[in-house]
Amino acid sequence: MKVTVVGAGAVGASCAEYIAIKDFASEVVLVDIKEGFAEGKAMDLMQTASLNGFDTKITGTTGDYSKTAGSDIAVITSGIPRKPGMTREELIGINAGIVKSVAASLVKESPNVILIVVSNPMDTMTYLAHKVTGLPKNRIIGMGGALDSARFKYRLAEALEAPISDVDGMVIGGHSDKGMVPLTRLATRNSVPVSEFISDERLTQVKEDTKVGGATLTKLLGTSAWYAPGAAVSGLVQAIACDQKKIFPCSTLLDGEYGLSDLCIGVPVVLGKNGIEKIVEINLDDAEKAHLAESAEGVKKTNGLLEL
Ligand SMILES: NC(=O)c1ccc[n+]([C@@H]2O[C@H](COP(=O)([O-])OP(=O)(O)OC[C@H]3O[C@@H](n4cnc5c(N)ncnc54)[C@H](O)[C@@H]3O)[C@@H](O)[C@H]2O)c1
Ligand SMILES: O=C(O)C[C@H](O)C(=O)O
Repeated sequence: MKVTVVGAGAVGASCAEYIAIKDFASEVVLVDIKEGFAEGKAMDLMQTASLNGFDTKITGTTGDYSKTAGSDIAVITSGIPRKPGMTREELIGINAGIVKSVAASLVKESPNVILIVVSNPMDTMTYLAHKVTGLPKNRIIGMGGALDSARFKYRLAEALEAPISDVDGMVIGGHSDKGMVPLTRLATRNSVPVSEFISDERLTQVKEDTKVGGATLTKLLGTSAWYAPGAAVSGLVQAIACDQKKIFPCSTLLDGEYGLSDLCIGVPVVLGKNGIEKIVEINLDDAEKAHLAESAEGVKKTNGLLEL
């Protein structure tokens, strides 16, 4: 299993590290535009192999896509991150050009690749990857919901004063401060609805804290987060590489599902060796449907800024 990660910055390197530590891929190729950067990150990571006990071979290249040829999965993290006070949508001007050229270069070398898009604004960049490559919809996946759900579980565990392993929950919708739809109604503590343990008011607070999870970290760090994003990407890569058939909320091209079409937005999907093997349509209540529809309007507005 060969995995390419484009962008050897904070998220790309973190994702490569988690993939290597989980030791399911034979090869990870890091690509960056900054001279020597990917090579350096790859060498540093390889020097953790004997310490962390993995055999995955990590190499780096400065923009030589021939080294990525035959990749089964490629992750796109290249692009600028936001700074405190910015929205993800403000990154479109620079990141659209980067994602466009990177996606085309990847598919040229690896026509059978499954793409995972991470660069922000992620739902729009995932849509752009479709427009640029024309790959079938099961082979382009946007990563956002897996991360947002991890943050939701963190906030739920905090509110419930429970271990995170006792908590389950999912966030669908757009990967944006306003667009996320944390499904509080369906969240559970060991199969019991969380509403049995905490007040509506506290649950609303959990929801709001989850939605601004990325912005909160950006304010603290001065740039956006990387550990949880890297771990979330590695989870998607592993589900595909190991044909796990796990459900994750991912940004996918919708064609009537959830009453939405011609956009990529986060909904639950089954991930396996073919990428997105099924879009799972769950029954949402009226408020959740309205929130998802509003989120989709926001994503479509951002898609409208693309020069296609
Ligand atoms: N979808 C998500 O959940 C999620 C989570 C975290 C970050 N992000 C996004 O991921 C992106 C990367 O974030 P980061 O913190 O790793 O940023 P970073 O600046 O640390 O790394 C980005 C890397 O991309 C490289 N790069 C730029 N243009 C390139 C090109 N044309 N080809 C190859 N490499 C190129 C840069 O040299 C840099 O090393 C940002 O857009 C950020 O908003 C998304
Ligand atoms: O918040 C950001 O800009 C980066 C990423 O989308 C995140 O949620 O951490």
